[in-house]
Amino acid sequence: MTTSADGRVPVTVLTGFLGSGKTTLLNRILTEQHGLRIAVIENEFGEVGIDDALVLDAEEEIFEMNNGCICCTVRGDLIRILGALMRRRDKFDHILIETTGLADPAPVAQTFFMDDEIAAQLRLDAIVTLVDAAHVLRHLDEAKPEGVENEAVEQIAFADRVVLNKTDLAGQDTIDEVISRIRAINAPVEVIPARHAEVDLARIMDVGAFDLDRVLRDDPAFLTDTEHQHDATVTSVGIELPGELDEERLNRWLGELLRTKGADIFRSKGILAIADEPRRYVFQGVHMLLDGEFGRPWQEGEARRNRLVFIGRDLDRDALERAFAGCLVTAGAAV
Ligand SMILES: Nc1nc2c(ncn2[C@@H]2O[C@H](COP(=O)(O)OP(=O)(O)OP(=O)(O)O)[C@@H](O)[C@H]2O)c(=O)[nH]1
Repeated sequence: MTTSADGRVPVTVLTGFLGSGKTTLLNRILTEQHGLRIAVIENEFGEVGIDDALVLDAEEEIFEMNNGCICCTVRGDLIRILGALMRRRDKFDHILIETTGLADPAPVAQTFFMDDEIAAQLRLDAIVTLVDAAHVLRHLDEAKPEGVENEAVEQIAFADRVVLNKTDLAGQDTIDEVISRIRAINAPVEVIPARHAEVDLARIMDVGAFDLDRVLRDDPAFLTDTEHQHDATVTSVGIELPGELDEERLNRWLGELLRTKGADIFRSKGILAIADEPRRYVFQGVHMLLDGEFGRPWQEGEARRNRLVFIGRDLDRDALERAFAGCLVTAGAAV
């Protein structure tokens, strides 16, 4: 059923583990010529917001939800933003919600059935789960404390479409193993292999794929069970510092850090000011893989502040802060 058929606005929930490619897909959707006006709601895990700066400039309206996970503490915010959007529903055709990489999509999905006003105007079209072909197995296999759910499993279990991303980083054997693990969790789900989240949008948007009956068959408590527990051992360390960085020292430190601690550092990202460089340096890490490139120039009057965030297990905040400050040309110098 499409928007025109029942008059409700379709909502796509984009989920997937940390670093699986959600923002990459979001940018693709926002830049592709599809004629849809899309409102985006973004939720980010981490003490320092970075994602807003990684989403390409687009005409779409972007609402950010920080300071908590969409599936728990900020669910009230989600309802409030959706309420505000509904009052201006002539302004857009589709709503896209990007959850944090540690979100359980179930409570987000529940929102569209438990609130009458929302249910009358919005239609949950599909939960689209990005899966990182190169890293997902380690997260599926992670042992969790009693009562704590495995987010990577939940995200696949609730998926109406799986985008099996980063197939360029995994061999065929691994890809086959990942597909069979996905099937074991969610047998009927359509799996779409991709590189850099390059997918035919017609396969993931306005597909009418979310099926409440199927969900209730698999999870009869879906609409009533609102309790869930996060894995509290996964935390984030955000660092914000003014000053200019020595590029070589920075690269050496980040390379060494991820090589030695990359098993526990699930995700890292930052926007940094390199000495004598007019452009912002954007780095992205997923476990041991590190990618960095110069982005747009710092704007006139914009403070050259370094912002970076690490998300993972057993993070040593003091050591990270100290080592990062050690990469500044003049440690902590104000601009
Ligand atoms: N090699 C490779 N890299 C990819 C692919 N897709 C995304 N990436 C890179 O993986 C990193 C993480 O991608 P994002 O799109 O930011 O992932 P995310 O799921 O939004 O990350 P969080 O929101 O932090 O959980 C970035 O450096 C991307 O450029 C892919 O198919 N292949």
